[in-house]
Amino acid sequence: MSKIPIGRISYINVSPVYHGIDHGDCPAWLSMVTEPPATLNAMLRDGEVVMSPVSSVAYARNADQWLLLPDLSIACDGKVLSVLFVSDKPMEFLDGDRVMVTEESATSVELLRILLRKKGGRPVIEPGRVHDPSDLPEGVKGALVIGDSALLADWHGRFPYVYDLGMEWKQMTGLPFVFAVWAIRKDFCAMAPAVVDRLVELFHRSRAAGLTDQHGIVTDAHAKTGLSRETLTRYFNHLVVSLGDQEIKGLSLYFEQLYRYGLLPKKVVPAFASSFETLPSREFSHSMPHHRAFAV
Ligand SMILES: C=C(O[C@@H]1C=C(C(=O)O)C=C[C@H]1O)C(=O)O
Repeated sequence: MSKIPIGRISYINVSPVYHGIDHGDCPAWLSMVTEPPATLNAMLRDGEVVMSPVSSVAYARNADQWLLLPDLSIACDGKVLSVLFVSDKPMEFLDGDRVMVTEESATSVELLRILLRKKGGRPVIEPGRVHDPSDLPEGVKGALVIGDSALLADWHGRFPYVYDLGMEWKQMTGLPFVFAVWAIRKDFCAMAPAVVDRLVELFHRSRAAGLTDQHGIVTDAHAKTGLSRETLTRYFNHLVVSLGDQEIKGLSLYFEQLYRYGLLPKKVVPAFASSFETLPSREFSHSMPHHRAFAV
């Protein structure tokens, strides 16, 4: 039997969700494709993977073809630490200035556009490689950086204005912000409904393993990035890896705002591939101390 290709974001932010999978609980019938979010967005659209964490705006753009996996996300309720807009001037004073946004993102770029509309900034936005301040061409006045690169490089040292987009959203709306969701292709759900439930169970089990092994998650992330255990613990303390009522509210408001600003052609209501309530893995949510990656 050929293996079922599924995605994994190449940043440490997903490691709490993949912890069980990384540590032995990976069925032989799966093959894992590890890429930055924008690549996975395109691969899920093109059917090169059948299920993947994707940018939440990519889900909105493909909601006709995709469904969400229940209770999984990469989100925050305030600071996220790994999605930063850095700038030489306050955002509202950018006018015709060149700003480079990482080509690895989709959600955060659109969130930045919403924030700029609200605050009145009008930079010229260009996609490009944004891993380190030295990537930015001469004359670029600001940048959007996500994932491990946001945590690793000294953005605060190079730019006087550093906006944490999770915090900006929280201040604007009072709600969590959902950067990534786990989505599955509808055609795959129709073809193999039993596999969908097994995937949901696997991911809930894998995350439950992560939530009870903070030490292991920090150790793995330290080995990958070299960041200190203290920095990593703080990072995972801020990260939300579930998709509860508040996150769904935040996600729905983001979709509404995108529609209102003409950044999304249609209104989108999140729709799920299977019902969380009916799954045997349901009980783990009661034993989960908090919805953040680490209990704070
Ligand atoms: C919190 C993060 O959220 C990410 C941001 C994404 C986007 O902007 O499209 C997609 C997936 C997430 O990896 C991060 O990158 O650290």
